[in-house]
Amino acid sequence: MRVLLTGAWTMIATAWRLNPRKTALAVALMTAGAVAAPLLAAALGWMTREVVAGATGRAVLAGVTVAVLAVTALTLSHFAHLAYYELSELAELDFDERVVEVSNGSPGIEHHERAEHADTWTVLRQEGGRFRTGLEALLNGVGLLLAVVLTAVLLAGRNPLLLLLPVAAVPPLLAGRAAERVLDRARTATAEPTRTALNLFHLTTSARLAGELRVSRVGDELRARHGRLWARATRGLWRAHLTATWLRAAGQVVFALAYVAGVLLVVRDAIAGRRGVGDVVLVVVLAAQVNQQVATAVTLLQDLQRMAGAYRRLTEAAASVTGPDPVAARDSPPPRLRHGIDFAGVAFAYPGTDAPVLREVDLHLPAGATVAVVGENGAGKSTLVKLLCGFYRPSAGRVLVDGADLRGLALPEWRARIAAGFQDFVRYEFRVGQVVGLGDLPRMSSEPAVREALDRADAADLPDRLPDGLRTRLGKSYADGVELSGGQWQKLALGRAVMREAPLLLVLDEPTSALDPEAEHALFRRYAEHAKRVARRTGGITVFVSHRFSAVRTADLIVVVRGGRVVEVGDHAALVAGGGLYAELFALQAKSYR
Ligand SMILES: Nc1ncnc2c1ncn2[C@@H]1O[C@H](COP(=O)(O)OP(=O)(O)OP(=O)(O)O)[C@@H](O)[C@H]1O
Repeated sequence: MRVLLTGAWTMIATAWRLNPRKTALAVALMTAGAVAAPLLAAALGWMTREVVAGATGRAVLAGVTVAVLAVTALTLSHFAHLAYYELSELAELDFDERVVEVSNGSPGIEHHERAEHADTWTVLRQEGGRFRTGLEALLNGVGLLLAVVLTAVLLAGRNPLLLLLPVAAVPPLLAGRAAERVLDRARTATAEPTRTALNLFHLTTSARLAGELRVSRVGDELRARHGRLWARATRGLWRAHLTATWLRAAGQVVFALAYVAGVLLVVRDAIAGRRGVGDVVLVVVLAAQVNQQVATAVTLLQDLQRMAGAYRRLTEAAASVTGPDPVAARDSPPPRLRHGIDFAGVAFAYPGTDAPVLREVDLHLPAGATVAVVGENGAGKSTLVKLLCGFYRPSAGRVLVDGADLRGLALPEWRARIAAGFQDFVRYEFRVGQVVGLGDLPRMSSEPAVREALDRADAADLPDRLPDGLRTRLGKSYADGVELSGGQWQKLALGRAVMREAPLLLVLDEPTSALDPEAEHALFRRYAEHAKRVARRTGGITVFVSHRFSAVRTADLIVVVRGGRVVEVGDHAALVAGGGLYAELFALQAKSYR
């Protein structure tokens, strides 16, 4: 009940916040429309009485009243719809924005790793679309409440026993709640196959992956898997719907029996001469409305319960999305690095797993240095970078920025001092200038800043080769959108990464994987100049992960990672002379190039 009231209150508060005038208008129109129905029953009873009594004048007056009330009952809800239509749209948008905010607004990304969180998200995405039904139910509910009170008063006036009719509405209500619980459990249980099936659907319909799917000929296999998963989810939901239907039907039968008994009660009074024929008409019409009111109330309550459930899930998700220690983290990062960044006894396992991905990492990254991180696939290089960005906290040990624990730094401030380009970069389907400018929001619209960043990413001429220069719209979602090659997208992502002029940490995780060797070489030359400028200005450290040793060898410091441990640290010459893993990997790559 508390969940329901909280959900209802949140919804009405949201509607009021979004548009108080339209909320008030919708409630007024809905209320007038709802109250007109029981009044119509009373007017019909009155008209019947006058007709039977042969009072023509009063019968005509009653008839006109009946007509006015009938028109009101039938039409006002349509006008109310006009008022709440826009509100529902806005409220749905508001709900979606909250979902995005909870999913994406936290400093850490640990919640994305938890399976139960993913299930909540699957359900929330499905339920968000039902928001309009919930709001409509709530607005209808206000009018319905008044109509129920009016009906109760009118029925009690005929026979107090008729007041038991609304009591008979309790079983359908309880049955409806039980049915909703059964469905909710089934939705949670089937969230995983549904999510996986949706992933497969996106995979098999993605334009980006169409080529690979055709070459590897896995289309049929993926389609079959999608079909099996979808069928599994549907079977689970169907069984729940069957149980829910039986529960609801059982509840309704209880009310139907009470309704018939109520009507028979007044018919008996009329036969005994205690009530007139007008009363019988009133009760027959009104009792039918009680049936309608209860059915509507049950549906409205189900909608409200559903929405309240969605709110509960959202609130719980928001509470579980804590991110790394937001309360403790208050300090600001230093304006410039003097000592550097240290890993002190760092170990790390991803949330929800026990397997350590990093172990006993002790590492000093000197201020102003360019650091290359190398190692085999899965060694832990990207994880190291993610800890530096504060996406996760170490399971043991500390990351220190000029001696201060990263845990104590306010993450938004630390992020503001990081410039980063990731392996999985985003392909924003915006205009070219914006795609790059996003890297430094305050200077996003500055054309010189964007051009400078493109120059650093060795992509100064890229806009000139596009139809509308920096204003060219990118992506296939638009009719006039231009699609870029993988390397061009990567260069724009790199440009975005170097938009910030004075970062303390510049992170590039495999920044050149899609570039040809010539482009890669040119880019690293330019990039090194930028890194040196940043180092002079802020003592900033550049950390890049790369499998290309031609780029790695130029770094001031090379960190070799194997099985989650840092096994070698030094510059190119020292590591080659050391004859360890680095020397081995370097020799292997040099040989394959020869
Ligand atoms: N989100 C995650 N949840 C659980 N385990 C993960 C996650 N991301 C990575 N891992 C695991 O952590 C280990 C290290 O991964 P990481 O991405 O850091 O390797 P890497 O050295 O960057 O590899 P690559 O060169 O292939 O990019 C791998 O065994 C991987 O399976």
